[in-house]
Amino acid sequence: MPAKIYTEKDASLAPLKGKTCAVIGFGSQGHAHALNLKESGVNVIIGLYPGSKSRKVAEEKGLKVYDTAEAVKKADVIFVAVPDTKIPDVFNKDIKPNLVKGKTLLFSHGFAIHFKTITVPADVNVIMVAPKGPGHIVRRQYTEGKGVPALIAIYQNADKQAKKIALAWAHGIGGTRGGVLETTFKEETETDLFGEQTVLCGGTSALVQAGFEVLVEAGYSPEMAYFECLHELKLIVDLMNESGIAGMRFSISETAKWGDVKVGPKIIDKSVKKRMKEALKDIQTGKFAKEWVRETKTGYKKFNKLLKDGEKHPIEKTGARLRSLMPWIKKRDIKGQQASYS
Ligand SMILES: NC(=O)C1=CN([C@@H]2O[C@H](COP(=O)(O)OP(=O)(O)OC[C@H]3O[C@@H](n4cnc5c(N)ncnc54)[C@H](OP(=O)(O)O)[C@@H]3O)[C@@H](O)[C@H]2O)C=CC1
Ligand SMILES: CC[C@](O)(C(C)=O)C(=O)O
Repeated sequence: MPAKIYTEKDASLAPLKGKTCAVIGFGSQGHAHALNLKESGVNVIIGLYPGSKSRKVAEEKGLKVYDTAEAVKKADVIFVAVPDTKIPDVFNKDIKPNLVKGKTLLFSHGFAIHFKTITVPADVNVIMVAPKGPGHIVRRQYTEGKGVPALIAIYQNADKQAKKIALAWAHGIGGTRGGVLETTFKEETETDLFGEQTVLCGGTSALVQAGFEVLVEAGYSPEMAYFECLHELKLIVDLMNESGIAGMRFSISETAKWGDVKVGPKIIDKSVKKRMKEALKDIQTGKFAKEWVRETKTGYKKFNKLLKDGEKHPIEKTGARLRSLMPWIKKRDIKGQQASYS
């Protein structure tokens, strides 16, 4: 039986009518949810800590910003849009003391709830609305009249309105335009971590860097290697996104199709699947989460070093030069976000 997909006709903003929605944090997901909801007609306020870099940005977008505790007091629905490993501190200090019966706590990833880094009182709703895409794209697609698909999940349904509120929120951020699927906090957390580690971010970044290195080490120019292994990847993935892998193969040459089906499975072979299964096990047993929390508590040393190494990879310099020749590629201001973590 195929899963039910909620679309525009299944949702309305009525469950959020007359409610104040606080978005705590104004980063990738926070800014996208806040601005999309505001433009959909929802009453949105922002909660941030004093001195937050995001405060000015949110105010410039016309949003009213309060200190986190104040925003929680004022709100009926509270979206916790801060980094997963910072959630316990923010939650225990500013959110939990101001949670009263009837409020709804909303997440866009299940890490804190599933791995029990926080404990929520039983008399509030705990729900999830998780767009299946980066926040900046959730925002961009909404402004273009499109929508990134989203997941909803209910962990606590204290007032029996939790699902209606989740669907309304998903509708307000544009999720029902792309389709909304109901899941559990456990399933979302485990599959999301698996996807970002093995395919979407980790696997793809490593594959692209390896392909680039192999070509450059064989004497081909870095520009050639960049076009082949990174630039064209988007064009091929766009075709997959539009019409599946089979649809992509419709557009590539017969020779490319043969190389795809004959050589591809030798590169991504059974040993890769075996390691993917190991990564999944580490997620399911909580080993990955435990190590990640430890890394954040011991000063992000390994994390910062690995990110810095990535920024120094020669593909970045080559790419920056080539992208500057293509004005239609959106220029993003990512300087602030590349600062080290603390
Ligand atoms: N990035 C994404 O696209 C996705 C993220 N998610 C989930 O969304 C949630 C938010 O992640 P993401 O959007 O990446 O986060 P970001 O790192 O992009 O943004 C974090 C925001 O939280 C603010 N912040 C940090 N500490 C506090 C605090 N103590 N009180 C109030 N605000 C604080 C930051 O302020 P400052 O500017 O001062 O640092 C910043 O505005 C996480 O649960 C994540 O797993 C889910 C799906 C995709
Ligand atoms: C793929 C990374 C992601 O899971 C996402 C954008 O959905 C994240 O947590 O940022």
